[in-house]
Amino acid sequence: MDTPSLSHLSKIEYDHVYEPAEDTFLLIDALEEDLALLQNIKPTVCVEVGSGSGIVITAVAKALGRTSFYIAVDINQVACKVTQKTAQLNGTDVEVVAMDLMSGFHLDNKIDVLIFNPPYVVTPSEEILGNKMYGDLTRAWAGGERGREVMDQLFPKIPDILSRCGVFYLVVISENCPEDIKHLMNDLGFIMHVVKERKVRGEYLLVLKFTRK
Ligand SMILES: C[S@@+](CC[C@H](N)C(=O)[O-])C[C@H]1O[C@@H](n2cnc3c(N)ncnc32)[C@H](O)[C@@H]1O
Repeated sequence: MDTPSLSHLSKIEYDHVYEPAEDTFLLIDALEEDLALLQNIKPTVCVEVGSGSGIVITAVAKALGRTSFYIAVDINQVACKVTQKTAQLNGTDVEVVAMDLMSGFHLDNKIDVLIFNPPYVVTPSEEILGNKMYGDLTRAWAGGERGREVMDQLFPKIPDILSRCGVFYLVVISENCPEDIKHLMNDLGFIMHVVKERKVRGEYLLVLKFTRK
């Protein structure tokens, strides 16, 4: 999977948007490893929640081509603009929506590929809404208690938005308690697979994949 170019980003945009890091690249590696599976699904709708710079959804759109409809969602308005630019300048079509998780969508069982690299860092709960020093950028990493407060809001919605053969990719760290997520998602009707894991500078990152039982 080609990593899209971000050379168009200005310093100001970089200051307001999550700069791709090890978690981003591990997620792209995981999606690349699963490319044959994704092609096999023949996805009609692919959605990335929390697209940031747009590098992930653009890489997916480049790899899977124009047979699918691509949607990126982010709560940060600058991230939405940057995602749009990244997609366009890399020759892909991505519909970008500024919104809180999947709150404004009525995509009942329509999403074939759902991707989320969430804010997963353990922080005080109030930081999940941003802080004075970094503003909206805080929302890129602040995950509140156990780093789970944002992703936990999405989990109960997965059964209603993912299609029958749909797959959900999620980045987590060990502090997010992946075994607990496994049980929670199992109760919602999903099996968890670990696609990639890597220790990076004191963080243990995992890319999880969920499919229906
Ligand atoms: C860790 S960054 C990931 C960015 C990009 N996907 C990547 O892998 O480089 C998390 C992203 O989620 C966005 N985000 C945080 N809370 C959100 C929410 N409630 N709804 C939508 N996006 C959210 C942040 O603005 C940020 O862009």
